[in-house]
Amino acid sequence: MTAQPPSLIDMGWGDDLAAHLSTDEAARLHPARVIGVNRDRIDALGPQGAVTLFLPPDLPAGELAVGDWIVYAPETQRVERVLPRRSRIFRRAAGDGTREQLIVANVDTLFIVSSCTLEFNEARIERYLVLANAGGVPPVLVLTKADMCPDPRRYLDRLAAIAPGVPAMAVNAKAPDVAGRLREWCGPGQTVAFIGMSGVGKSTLASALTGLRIEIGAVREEDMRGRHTTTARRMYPVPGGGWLIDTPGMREIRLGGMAQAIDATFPEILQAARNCHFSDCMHGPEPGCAVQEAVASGQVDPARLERWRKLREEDAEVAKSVPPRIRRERAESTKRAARPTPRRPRSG
Ligand SMILES: Nc1nc2c(ncn2[C@@H]2O[C@H](COP(=O)(O)OP(=O)(O)OP(=O)(O)O)[C@@H](O)[C@H]2O)c(=O)[nH]1
Ligand SMILES: [Zn+2]
Repeated sequence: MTAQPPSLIDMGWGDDLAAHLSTDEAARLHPARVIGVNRDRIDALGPQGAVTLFLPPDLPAGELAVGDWIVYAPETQRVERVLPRRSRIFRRAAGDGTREQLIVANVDTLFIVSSCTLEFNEARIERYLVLANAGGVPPVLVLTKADMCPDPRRYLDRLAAIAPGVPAMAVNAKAPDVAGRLREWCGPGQTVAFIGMSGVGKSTLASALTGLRIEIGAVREEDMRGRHTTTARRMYPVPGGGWLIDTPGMREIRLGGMAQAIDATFPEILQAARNCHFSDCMHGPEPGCAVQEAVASGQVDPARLERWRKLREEDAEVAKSVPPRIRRERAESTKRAARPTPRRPRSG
């Protein structure tokens, strides 16, 4: 960790967070950011330095994520509450599809990593884009192993076809300039995270960015019964400003209750669907389907439509049982995701 405790601004604090505190809370409590979550306590960092804090009985550790902002009472070293999240990455819990499993909180940029190799897969990248949209985190697409591919431009074109307007770059993750290219999104107070398949180069990128040896997704812990669980996520400082949050290795990403985020990931389908005869058209054999017309006239890629439908069907299985309150919250964060963020044009 940094020798000098970081300021609140260094950690990403802003007026939006300060506005959540009552006068009493502002006078009595210290804000800090969660940098590690354990079973019954958390590690947090703020202007008071690194602290280990206890959780109140009504706040289980599972409701917190690395990146969260909390306020704590200095005399008891106990968390009083979690401040509302600006953004988050979550998925459906395995086994209980209605439960939301929080992965990281308050992330400003999600680097979606894939490679210029056979691993490259549009459907998978779209799934990650849905997670970013659902949680209100602007994505950046990073293609690694450009050095192993005769024509990385081809892959960038495929990305542009599925995610126009999303910043994308092809890199050699082992090249000395790679940190400089990512650092643009890691200004002071900015938080980034990586997501992608095993072996695509997330750890290589994270290590380059932080100057530390980081194995993204690889941290495994033994719990009290001797079982291995992937729990330990950490937040690491990026030299020159910014923070990186380690994400767990995610073999399976279950969607659910993310219909709006899925639609936002397929804007051309959403656009064409405005003219469908039925408002709940699934763009199959229904009469008066404007999306099918758009496919026929070459404006919508039939493969994209097929992948959209698969995601919506998978999502609907779970969405049926999601309580209305959670559905409303999710719709809110999707709206936030749609807010334009200043980005520079894509580069190769
Ligand atoms: N040539 C080349 N090799 C790369 C590149 N990115 C990653 N690698 C290599 O690919 C292998 C996997 O990279 P990692 O950084 O461990 O990938 P990861 O995504 O963290 O994968 P897990 O640790 O399995 O989750 C390593 O041997 C890297 O050196 C790249 O851009 N070019
Ligand atoms: Zn339709």
